[in-house]
Amino acid sequence: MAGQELPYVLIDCIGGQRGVFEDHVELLEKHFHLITMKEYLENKKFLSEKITAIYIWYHKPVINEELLQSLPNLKIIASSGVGIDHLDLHLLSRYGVKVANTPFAVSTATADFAIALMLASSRRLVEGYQMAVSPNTEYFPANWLGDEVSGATLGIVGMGAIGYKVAQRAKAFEMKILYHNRNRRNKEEESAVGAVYCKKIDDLLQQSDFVLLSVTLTPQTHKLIGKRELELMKPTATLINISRGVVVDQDALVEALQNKVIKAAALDVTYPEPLPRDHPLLKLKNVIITPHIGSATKKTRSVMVENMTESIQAGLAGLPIPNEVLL
Ligand SMILES: O=C(O)[C@H](O)CO
Repeated sequence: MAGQELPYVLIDCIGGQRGVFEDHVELLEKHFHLITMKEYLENKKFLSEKITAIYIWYHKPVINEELLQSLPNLKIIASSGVGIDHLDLHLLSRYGVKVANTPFAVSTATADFAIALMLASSRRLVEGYQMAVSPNTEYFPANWLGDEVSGATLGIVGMGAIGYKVAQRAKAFEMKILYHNRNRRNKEEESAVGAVYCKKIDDLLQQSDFVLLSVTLTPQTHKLIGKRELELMKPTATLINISRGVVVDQDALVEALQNKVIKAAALDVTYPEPLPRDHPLLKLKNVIITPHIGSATKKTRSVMVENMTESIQAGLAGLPIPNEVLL
């Protein structure tokens, strides 16, 4: 690259929680001129022709038609993580812009996190911690019990890379595994984890002690779990969501949890994120909520940045793009 100008890459912000992590800037700056949205807007005349790629850490910046029209040489968008529900692929394809994500980077950490949520909820980890640190020693009830994960039935809705890794982990807990997916996995994959396919999601909901949502958000999965589906679940069951908040009808979920239609929920995703501080979900004892951190490990985040860098470089060089998202 000696003597060659580095490609100009638009990012949301540096150091911001959802922009570029400070830790990643050094690596990125070896390959790209990073231009923040603020810098772009301040110097649009010069930069609009220069910018050839956009780097989206998490779900920002918002890519709309106005932005696309102002970037005539934009070739590729690299988006962190696996979900691409924040991007309009049809619009981008009309502008000839390619998209890449990082699905393989996130699956291990996110599957680990699903198991963490399941265990934390079933063994009442958060309540237990609150008891342990409470100044009130009478707050240590002797008959305080959780539920056992080992031997229980886990229903996985969405058996993609993450769902399958959850199944591998659940097998080690001697769980019975059911799954529902658009496409059935092959027999070898099923038997490797002892997973039983449920063609109808209703069968899975009726039989599972833990229902894990690990689907991609699409028009078909939007509010996939509503009042009817919650009522199909066992009153002793727990709903775990690591997908997207809107896969669940949140009002129906609140009602189901308040009325003990299901036992509990463990949610890494909600809508909006974060929830307003007075949201009823934040007041329920049978709910654990985490701030969308399924893939948030140092190792995974570094691999994501490497993947995104490679995709941008390939896209700009006209080479096959690793992890390209196809329409
Ligand atoms: O889609 C993903 O990988 C995570 O949810 C982060 O957006």
